[in-house]
Amino acid sequence: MPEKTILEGPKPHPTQMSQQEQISHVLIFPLPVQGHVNSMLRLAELLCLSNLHVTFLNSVHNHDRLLRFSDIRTRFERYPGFVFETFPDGLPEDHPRSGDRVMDIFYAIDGVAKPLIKELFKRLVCDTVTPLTCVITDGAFEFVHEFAEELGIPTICFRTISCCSFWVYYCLPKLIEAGELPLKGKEDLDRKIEKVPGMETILRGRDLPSFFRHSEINNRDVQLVLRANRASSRAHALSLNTFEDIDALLLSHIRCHFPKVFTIGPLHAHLKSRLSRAATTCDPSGGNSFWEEDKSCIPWLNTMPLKSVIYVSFGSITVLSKDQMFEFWHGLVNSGKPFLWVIRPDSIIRENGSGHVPEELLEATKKRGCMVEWVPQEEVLFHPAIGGFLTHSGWNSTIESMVAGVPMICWPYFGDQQTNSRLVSEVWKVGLDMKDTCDRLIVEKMVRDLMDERREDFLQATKEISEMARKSVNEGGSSYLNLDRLVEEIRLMRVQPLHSTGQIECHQTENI
Ligand SMILES: O=c1ccn([C@@H]2O[C@H](COP(=O)(O)OP(=O)(O)O[C@H]3O[C@H](CO)[C@@H](O)[C@H](O)[C@H]3O)[C@@H](O)[C@H]2O)c(=O)[nH]1
Ligand SMILES: C[C@H]1CC[C@@H]2C(C(=O)O)=CO[C@@H](O)[C@@H]21
Repeated sequence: MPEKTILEGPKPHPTQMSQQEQISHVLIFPLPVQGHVNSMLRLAELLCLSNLHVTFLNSVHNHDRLLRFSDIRTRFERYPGFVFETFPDGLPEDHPRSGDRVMDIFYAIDGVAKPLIKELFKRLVCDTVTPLTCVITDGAFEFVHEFAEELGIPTICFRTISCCSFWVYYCLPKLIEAGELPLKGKEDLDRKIEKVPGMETILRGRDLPSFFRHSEINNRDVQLVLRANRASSRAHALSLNTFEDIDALLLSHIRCHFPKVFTIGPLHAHLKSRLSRAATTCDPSGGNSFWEEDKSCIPWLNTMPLKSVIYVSFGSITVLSKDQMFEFWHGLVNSGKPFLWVIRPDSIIRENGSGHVPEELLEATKKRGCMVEWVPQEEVLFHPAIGGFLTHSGWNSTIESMVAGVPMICWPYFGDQQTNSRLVSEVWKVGLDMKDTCDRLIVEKMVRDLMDERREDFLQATKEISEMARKSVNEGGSSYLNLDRLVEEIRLMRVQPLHSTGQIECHQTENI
């Protein structure tokens, strides 16, 4: 399966198709971070299964990591119309691309990659075999819509964040207008936020996306996120990684502003469902990991009693201070529950001072803890020994936990996670919100509550949501039908390439 870097210059699309048969060719361009790439690779494979041609655009840095730590090459070489394209993200190789420096990705791409990406769009729209007919963006970059509009290419906005956080973002200008934003310091964190339709009695200041805790609306990151979310409205259609049952009320409000909304999630479960129907030999849950998966956790889990283990993972961007790590570590050990804890190599902030670990922690962890750098999370969540998930409330982790029927303790780090954790505890009632605290006594109590004292409180809701999720992606389910509708929508899309009207010249560029 060919991979091309934009710097290599043009090559005809790999498949020789007859001129008469116009195959729909989609470019998928996620923000190059694990959580977005994860979802969009699942979407890409779903579209390939529907016989669309797909070009997947990723950063060189992330593509190299996927090649090292996942089986994307073998998984996607089965689709003749699939191609990877890559671009330099403009950051040094050793840039962490996580924590509070994750936003550098936006500004670096804005500086370096934009002209290369525009040239790629032009090259693909001029492709004589399968010209580009649609761009799927994840709402991160306003310039994608600008380029597509200039070239006459319709866009679809597929948001990898949750429906609830997307809707809050969309309503933010209204909150600013109504004076509910900006938040003016800590006292505002518990102020009720009443102007988000469908969430009038749910949200407090602290449950808004964390960018809006800045008292300055003109903050660079706040303005970037506002612009990116506003750009979603320029798309021909909106698609979300959710399913109708859990977001019906908010979707009814969203559909008053977006005429075409396709809910096709949970994507990971949807892909598994379609692959099993396609009777492929490929592992449906093939990971899309940027880190090496340590599968030693599975035999460890196999030795654990049913639903006895608390799984702990804070996703691919969260970072912890040493103090925070020790608060969680003491709380987990003092809960008395076995724990499987993912600690990415880049997730603990390096600080001066001793790296001394108290003996009692080491002893207890030897007895009932398993600490690894990265796991096959979908497989872990479905393991019978897992009884709860201490998560940062990233949307992929949240929906994966819902599908697996695992209740959550939510410790949101940034962005949409603050809103997700509120919905988990107050609306879907499948977990506890530990937002804005990091204290060993609270960790210990919440773990005991989730795993024992209040287990019954979550059992019914987690079971029902898991069942609804499974039904939505099986044949005849809402997400299954919506994906078929989305594919038909894409097939109907036709670019009136500006080159056919003489507005852009299609010529074979040597090097861009
Ligand atoms: O050891 C691990 C830990 C995580 N994962 C996977 O990595 C993904 C992580 O995604 P997510 O839970 O959404 O967290 P982030 O990586 O933090 O995702 C970013 O992107 C998401 C989607 O836009 C946002 O909701 C988050 O806030 C944002 O931080 C999930 O699919 C997990 O299954 C693994 O496979 N192994
Ligand atoms: C890398 C993150 C920057 C903004 C996005 C986000 C959001 O709330 O908009 C949350 O996490 C990631 O999806 C993105």
